[in-house]
Amino acid sequence: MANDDILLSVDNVHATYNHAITALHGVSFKLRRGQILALLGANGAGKTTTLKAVSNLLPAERGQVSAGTIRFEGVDVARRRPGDLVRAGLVQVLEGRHCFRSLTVEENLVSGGIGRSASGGEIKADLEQVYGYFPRLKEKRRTLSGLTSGGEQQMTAIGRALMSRPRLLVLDEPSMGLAPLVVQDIFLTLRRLNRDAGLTILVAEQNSAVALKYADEATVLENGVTVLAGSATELRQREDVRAFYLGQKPQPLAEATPIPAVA
Ligand SMILES: Nc1ncnc2c1ncn2[C@@H]1O[C@H](COP(=O)(O)OP(=O)(O)OP(=O)(O)O)[C@@H](O)[C@H]1O
Repeated sequence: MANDDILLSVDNVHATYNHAITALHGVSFKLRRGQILALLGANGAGKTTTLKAVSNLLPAERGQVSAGTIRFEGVDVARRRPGDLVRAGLVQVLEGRHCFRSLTVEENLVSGGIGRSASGGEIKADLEQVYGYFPRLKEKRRTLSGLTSGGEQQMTAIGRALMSRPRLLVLDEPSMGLAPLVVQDIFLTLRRLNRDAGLTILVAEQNSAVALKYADEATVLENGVTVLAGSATELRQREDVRAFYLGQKPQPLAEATPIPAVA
């Protein structure tokens, strides 16, 4: 893999909360430009902690990366404040969507562009692009976000992230609490953003079936450790992944079969 191709590299990352709870002890993966990478794992596997480490958000929760490195475009993210990472193109949509409930959908979207010094015309053009990807948001643009559905709030949160023109969009469980058709709709739009606009995407998901359907590559975490990585097609075909992550047998991979270490 040529180094220039790699947008994000996570190397043997360990992370703790309160200097006491070890949430990650050996997470590694690489994300190439223009790809969608799914981070899979059960409850508590360490997906959210990994994403927060990538965006350098752990210190806000008394957490820290205690070993290993994370590089975005070759630069160690630990050296950059979260706001600087956003301006550099690394933007995260946090778990739970977090829209401003008392602002309209459009005001939420515009708030995503505030960090970069864009002209009114640029903001308008970006808004139209977001509406092109999410026509539902255009219909709801004057509605308070708190009065929109969970799916519309997820679309608003993604649209708001797009307004800052990311190069890497990081999403934490976008499917959470949404109906299957809405989830398909959101993932189809993510794939359009990836294929048409070349947006690189890192998405943590418990819904392995949908994530493996739309991702190019996937990495599986168990108890804070990377246990498996490969193309989404390869993973979909593996017996152990089908059994545990696609819903047939309640046994984590590490207990099911010995798994070769990830390079
Ligand atoms: N703010 C925090 N303070 C202390 N421990 C935490 C904190 N956040 C997460 N943890 C612990 O870190 C471990 C990994 O949690 P994390 O939320 O990263 O997993 P996850 O794979 O995202 O799970 P879920 O799918 O349930 O969100 C868990 O044991 C969790 O209890």
